[in-house]
Amino acid sequence: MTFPNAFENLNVLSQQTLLSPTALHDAVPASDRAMRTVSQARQTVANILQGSDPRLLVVVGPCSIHDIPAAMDYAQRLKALAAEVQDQLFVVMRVYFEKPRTTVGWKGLINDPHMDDSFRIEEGLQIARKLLVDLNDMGLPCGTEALDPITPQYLGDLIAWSAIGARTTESQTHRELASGLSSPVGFKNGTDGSLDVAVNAMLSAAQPHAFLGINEFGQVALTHTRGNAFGHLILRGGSVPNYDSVSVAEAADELAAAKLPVNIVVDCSHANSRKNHNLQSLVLKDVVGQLVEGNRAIKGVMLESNIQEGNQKLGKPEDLRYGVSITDACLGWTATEDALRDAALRLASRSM
Ligand SMILES: O=C[C@H](O)[C@H](O)COP(=O)(O)O
Ligand SMILES: C=C(OP(=O)(O)O)C(=O)O
Repeated sequence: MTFPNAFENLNVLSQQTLLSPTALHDAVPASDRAMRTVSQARQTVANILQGSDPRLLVVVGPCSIHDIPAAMDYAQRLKALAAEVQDQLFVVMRVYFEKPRTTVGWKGLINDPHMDDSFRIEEGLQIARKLLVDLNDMGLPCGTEALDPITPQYLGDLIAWSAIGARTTESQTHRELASGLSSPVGFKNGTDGSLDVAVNAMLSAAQPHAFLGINEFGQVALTHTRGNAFGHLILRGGSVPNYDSVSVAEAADELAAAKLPVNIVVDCSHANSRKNHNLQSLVLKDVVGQLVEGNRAIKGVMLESNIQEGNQKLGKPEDLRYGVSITDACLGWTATEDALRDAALRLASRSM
């Protein structure tokens, strides 16, 4: 019997073999400096989660990357700001290449780097890996959403922190994936605000799993994982925001009841800002206030920020405004600087 026979792949139009993870690593190798950035940052995030580093983890950057020169421009600014606030804040750049859509839409730079439905995924992987090497080479650690279960084999060595998104936290595939990630991994609460799915995800991803994956040569492989020791909860709001002190206390109680480490990251964007980018600064102020008053459960925050504020509709690349998000609306650069400087200043007054 040939494959496919008359009863399978009825809705598959075509398939094209892509380069293997090892071929991509050879084509775009990580420098020693880049690898040092990754390993030091992973250790720092682990230290923050374990409480031996008192700083606040800040994952900040564009909602999605679509323009490499703009991403490098943003990164230069962020590197300088990160150095300025480093006594209080540990800054990781948000470098999101994969977008989970509510229905349909542009799925990110890896899926469609030319933003024209040409879906040059191999080129997307190459561009993404080159950017990650360059950012880590600058000494700027990178965080991303782990969405596609195959992508980490191509890029995972360059990631210091990962998130599992609100739409996939409940998915077994993503829990298995998280159990094998080399970086600490945060799980978002569900889009409806439910914490249970994220708590269950943390319990699951901390355990070893066996599942179908790919190996470094791109072959299908039975994959056994160790379990991720650094899972944590990300509060991103749901039908209502959940960054306030009551919601944070409830989340901390839920983690403790599940005998999980009480480690919370607050996403100042998404439902916590009611998708109004300007409200992110106010959410951050509130979270910093909780920390100043002695909260020990909050270990980090996330912000969606770009060179210019707001967002724009995806159009022809030549029509796009420079430094403006083509997915969720972002804080602009000046507001980002103000928000992080203010946070650092107020956190400096904390008695540790
Ligand atoms: O952060 C990004 C978006 O909120 C997420 O990808 C969903 O986007 P959509 O609702 O525009 O599809
Ligand atoms: C999709 C994202 O967030 P969430 O999963 O919280 O919607 C994101 O941060 O890009």
